[in-house]
Amino acid sequence: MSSDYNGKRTSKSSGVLHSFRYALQGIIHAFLKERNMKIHVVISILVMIVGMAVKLTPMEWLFIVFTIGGVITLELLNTAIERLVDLVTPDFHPLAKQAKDVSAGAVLIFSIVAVIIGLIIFIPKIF
Ligand SMILES: Nc1ncnc2c1ncn2[C@@H]1O[C@H](COP(=O)(O)OP(=O)(O)OP(=O)(O)O)[C@@H](O)[C@H]1O
Repeated sequence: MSSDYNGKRTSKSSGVLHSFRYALQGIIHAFLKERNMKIHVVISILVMIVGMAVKLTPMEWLFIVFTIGGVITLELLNTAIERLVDLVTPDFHPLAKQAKDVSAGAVLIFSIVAVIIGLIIFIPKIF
């Protein structure tokens, strides 16, 4: 697309650069404002440090990287849904509750999967 609202985009390349910058702003926002995102990032860094210490195989790294990426991606989507819900209604609404709870549920499910994958990979390495 070569134009955006108010004609702010002028070319395809600047559009791509802007998209990248906006995406980065979104990631930074989520990291700064969302406690859970900070927890995910800290745990991810610790897992990678331990992974290097116990010398994971390339296949094990594949699972770890995919899992970390999945958790952080879902947390970003959860944050986006929370913001959208707050934008749509600042009042209590059963549908707002469902949207936020289902979204948080998605993060919880993948986090449980991440813990199980971590245990399968790290327990034999450590013991
Ligand atoms: N507008 C609303 N209407 C009804 N229930 C809501 C509404 N906003 C939030 N809730 C309920 O309160 C819970 C907490 O909402 P909140 O917006 O504080 O997100 P959160 O779960 O604290 O997210 P996080 O801690 O990851 O930022 C939601 O999961 C939902 O059950």
